[in-house]
Amino acid sequence: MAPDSAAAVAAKAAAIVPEAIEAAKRKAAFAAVKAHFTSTMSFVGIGSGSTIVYGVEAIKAHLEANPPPPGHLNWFIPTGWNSKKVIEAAGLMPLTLDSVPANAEIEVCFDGADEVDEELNCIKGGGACLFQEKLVALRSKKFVCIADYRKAQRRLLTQWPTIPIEVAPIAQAAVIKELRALGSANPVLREHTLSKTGPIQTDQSFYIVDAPFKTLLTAKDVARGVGKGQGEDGVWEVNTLARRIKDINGVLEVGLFHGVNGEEAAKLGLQGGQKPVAVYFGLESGEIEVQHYSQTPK
Ligand SMILES: O=C[C@H](O)[C@H](O)[C@H](O)COP(=O)(O)O
Repeated sequence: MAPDSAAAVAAKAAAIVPEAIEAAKRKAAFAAVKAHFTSTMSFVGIGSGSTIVYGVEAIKAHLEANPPPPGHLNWFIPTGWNSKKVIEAAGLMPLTLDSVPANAEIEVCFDGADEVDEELNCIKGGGACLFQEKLVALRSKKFVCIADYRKAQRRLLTQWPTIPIEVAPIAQAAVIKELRALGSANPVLREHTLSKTGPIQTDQSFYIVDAPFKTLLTAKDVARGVGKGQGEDGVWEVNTLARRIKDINGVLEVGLFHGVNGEEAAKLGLQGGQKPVAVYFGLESGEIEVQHYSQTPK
């Protein structure tokens, strides 16, 4: 057989990539669920997006292989419409966040991310879900993130271009003006591909503004003296920028998951943590890399 032309090889490689990415996500999801889910859990949070679909598949497989004790119910807390549909399609039982008893704990929540830095700060909201994801993460003992190799970067806004921000429709123009003042070159109101159908609406009927910034510094970068991260020349540290954006009138939530994770929050007596306790990255090689990061003072 004649060897493939360079163009054919390139075309084949391009065709393989999506499958490799899906395989990486699925493998990472099964590893994350194996390490952090048990059939005796009562309340489990489920995020949104394409990766969490594999997380739900892994949970379903785990429950079939290890049925819960007789009479025990596993409830799954969705983070939006898409997430609820994925739970239902798997034959699992959804329970809205406001129906979780006040004295009960969400033992774990699984979710994806658009980009993750070396301190496990995450950008989320690429699929327009972030407000409910953050509510569930903050209400959970731990958030376990599942991602593929493209998402792992030393700093946020390396490959992923913008920070998704959920805003009140009536305030979007004012929020965009404030974001420019913080140094975002061109914040954009996210619209449907068919722009005549208007802005995308979230599960809260809010809008999403995508704000580009220069690559964000981590807290460690600031400690190392890489920069101050206070917005000089448009360069921000993750936590500082997240707080500044959240403070803008009309902002419901920022797609930066930062600060401490659930386990650190418990040690510090805080109400909850936004960051994952671990991120399971599916690699191109087929292997899994698990990243942990702790900044709890010892
Ligand atoms: O808005 C969507 C959520 O934050 C997702 O978790 C995030 O965008 C990652 O999505 P995916 O798993 O499709 O890459």
